[in-house]
Amino acid sequence: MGAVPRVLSVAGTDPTGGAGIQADLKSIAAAGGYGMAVVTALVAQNTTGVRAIHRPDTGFLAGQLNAVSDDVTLDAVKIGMLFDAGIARTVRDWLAATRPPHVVLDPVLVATSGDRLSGDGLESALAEVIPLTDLVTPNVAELGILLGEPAAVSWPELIGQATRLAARHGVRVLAKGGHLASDDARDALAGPGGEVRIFSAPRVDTVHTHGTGCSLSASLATHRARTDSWEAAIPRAKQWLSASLAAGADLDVGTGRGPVSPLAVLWDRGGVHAPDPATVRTTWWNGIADLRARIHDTAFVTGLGQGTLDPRAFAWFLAQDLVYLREFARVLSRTAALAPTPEEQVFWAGCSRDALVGETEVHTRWIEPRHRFTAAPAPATTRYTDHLLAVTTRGDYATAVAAVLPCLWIYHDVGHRLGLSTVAGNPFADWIRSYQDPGVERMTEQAIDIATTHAASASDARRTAMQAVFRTSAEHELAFFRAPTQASAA
Ligand SMILES: Nc1ncnc2c1ncn2[C@@H]1O[C@H](COP(=O)(O)OP(=O)(O)OP(=O)(O)O)[C@@H](O)[C@H]1O
Ligand SMILES: Cc1ncc(CO)c(N)n1
Repeated sequence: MGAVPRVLSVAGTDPTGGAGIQADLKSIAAAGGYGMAVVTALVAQNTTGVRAIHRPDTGFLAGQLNAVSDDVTLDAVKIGMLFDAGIARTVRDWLAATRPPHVVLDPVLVATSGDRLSGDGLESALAEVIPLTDLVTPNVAELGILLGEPAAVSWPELIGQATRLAARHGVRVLAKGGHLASDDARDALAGPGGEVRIFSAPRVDTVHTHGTGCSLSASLATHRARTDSWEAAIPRAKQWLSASLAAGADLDVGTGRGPVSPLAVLWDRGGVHAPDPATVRTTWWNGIADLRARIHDTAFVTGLGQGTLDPRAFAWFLAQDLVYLREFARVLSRTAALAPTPEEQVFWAGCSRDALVGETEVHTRWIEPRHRFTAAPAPATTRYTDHLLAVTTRGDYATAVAAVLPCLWIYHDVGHRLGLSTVAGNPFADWIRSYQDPGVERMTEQAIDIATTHAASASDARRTAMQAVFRTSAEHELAFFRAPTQASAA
């Protein structure tokens, strides 16, 4: 087998795309396989029920099956709706002649809506197909029908029935417990020798379960081709199914029991639904609008703009800022060390150098050399630098970049806004100008670009984590801007 398993679905259709071959092709793709499909019957159905079934003649069905197997080497086959004895026997004969490596049979008899999907003599004909398969996946009702017994109402009964069917035909039976009461989504795998294993996955509270059985069996066939046992394939398929069921809530397909969302797990990993960097930029910046407004309203920032700030508060701030910048430079060096490309590495290394050399030029005009870097850090300073150091210590570049961004971005924004309103003769003008410097602007833009580009290609979970860390740093910025007027007043 190559890297991509070639998986054939032999099943009926669902024109609304939630069950049958339409669901199978998506599920095979989601599991990393190349999907193919042979249609056994055309079903006029939707999320509310089955209206009509058209059964093509079995000669044509055999023609479809052979067209595939004469040309393509199959790695796994999933069999779904067989409708009646004629179709079931045609598929049986084809299985006997071609003997594909891994065959899953989902013995479809009724749809999720409760409508029958079987015609004449299917139950007995299925007994001739089952021995040619490796795994049969009946739900509670189907298992009872296949054995000619009442449907199980408890787990011990279901396991007993699965074990009997497995022994009767010499196959594995995965009895699906979706319709039995339990807190989890539990299925029982019974082997022909009497061995039983229970598989559990998170149960999703939803009515949108149209096609779960189809999706599970198609996923199982694909994972079986990619792993070396059913025991390895089942947990993968079930985890994926639970996530796809949960994501089904985002779909708005039909008025009845809606479909699962088979590709949602892939979309979440950063695919077609991922935002572009410009959207991330707006989202993150708007997400701290409240904090930015509070920063601009601090006594410190308004005092700077009006030139009325107590110079002692400003000197106190600069002393804390130097202490901060020294730690910030360390944090930027660590960020540089984590960078995936030489360009980004050199960028952060440059930022680190500037934090100590460039920015402190202004500070040195206000603070005597012997007092530079010697202030005892205030609580707000320590809390901010501890946060940044902790994030970079985790060794994750994306969150490190998100954490350092507010310092650059908010300072640049504060400088820019103050620059617009500063009156002539403002004693803090050189400080304000230093943050309007085109070099600072370029550096800020590049940092935003790096962070938002990484965020745009990250998974949803990572992007959310990046934004959370970005906001936490912005909260520390607010505390840092508040501290000088609080501390010097004390
Ligand atoms: N609410 C749920 N949350 C998570 N998994 C579920 C849920 N309901 C069913 N499952 C799982 O989905 C698979 C299909 O189970 P179910 O017993 O519903 O089969 P089915 O009746 O053949 O499905 P269909 O609804 O397509 O007819 C099983 O692995 C089952 O454990
Ligand atoms: C074609 C087809 N196969 C299986 C099911 C079971 O959900 C369905 N509704 N339609």
